Amino acid sequence: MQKLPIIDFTPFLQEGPEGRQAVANAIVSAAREVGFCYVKNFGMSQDFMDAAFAVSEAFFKNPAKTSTPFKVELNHGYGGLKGEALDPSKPADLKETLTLRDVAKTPSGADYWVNPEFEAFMRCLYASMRRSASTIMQAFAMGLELPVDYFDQRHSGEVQTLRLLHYPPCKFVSEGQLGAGEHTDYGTLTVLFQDNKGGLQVQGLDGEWIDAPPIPGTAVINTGDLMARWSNDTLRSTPHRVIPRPAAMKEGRQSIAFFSDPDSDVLIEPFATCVSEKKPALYPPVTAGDYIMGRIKASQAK
Ligand SMILES: O=C(O)CCC(=O)C(=O)O
Ligand SMILES: [Fe+2]
Repeated sequence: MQKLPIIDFTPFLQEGPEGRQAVANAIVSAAREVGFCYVKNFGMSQDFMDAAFAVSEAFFKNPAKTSTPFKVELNHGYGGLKGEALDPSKPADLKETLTLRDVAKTPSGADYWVNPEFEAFMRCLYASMRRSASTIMQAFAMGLELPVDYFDQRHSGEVQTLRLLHYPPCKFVSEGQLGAGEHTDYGTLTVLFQDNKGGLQVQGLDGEWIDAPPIPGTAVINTGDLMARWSNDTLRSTPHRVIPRPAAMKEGRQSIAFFSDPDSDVLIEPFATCVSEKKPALYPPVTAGDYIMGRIKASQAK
């Protein structure tokens, strides 16, 4: 079975131009070939993420979690079990979520936060995730021969979203029931941390499902639909899903995702370097906001 590459960011953060370019090329190759890889040493420690998982676990145990219900227009709030169907042809997802968009600009107070301690931790986690996503997007920019801050200029935080996910324990699952149905992500880049239970799978080019097991000290990253459109399908937006593994069914599973998506008014049309006479533009231009809101609305369970 195919394995996903692991890319070490140490040379990108600590070395000169050659080391930076080598990491940039590796990250773009992985996105071209599979659309998914692991990254390590990119600025988030395992200790910090262990603390984040503990905070997330406490949140999902807190009955007050439902006091900030998910609002589609804001892409913000708590979504209960089976509230989302990432694959609308299958039973709705066996997961609950807390979605936090544009945290830096989200006001304090009970409409948005279950308590001030939780708010303080999430603001810190959001800032770290955003910084890490920026580092990784800078590598993408270099690998795609764009100005190094190309993505930073278009990701102010407005549509960058932190999401806590909890797949609760379950005794059995019915036919076709998944934790998260098969889907592609919507935007530029997703950075995903998972606990030790496993279950994430990524579809290879031959249609076979490749396991993406947890590896301590790493995050899984993938490129989403808008990155595929921007790059005229040079980079992939690869289908993935979460299947219920025995350990997760027994004890539950947690993951924490950061969706680094472009500001609403950014027009996504292919990079000049990715179109040619032989390969004309595959998609009409679309604004990031219209595309992402369309996908969010389509994923709500009916
Ligand atoms: O929980 C996971 O490991 C993956 C979740 C996911 O793919 C998503 O929320 O887009
Ligand atoms: Fe996903």
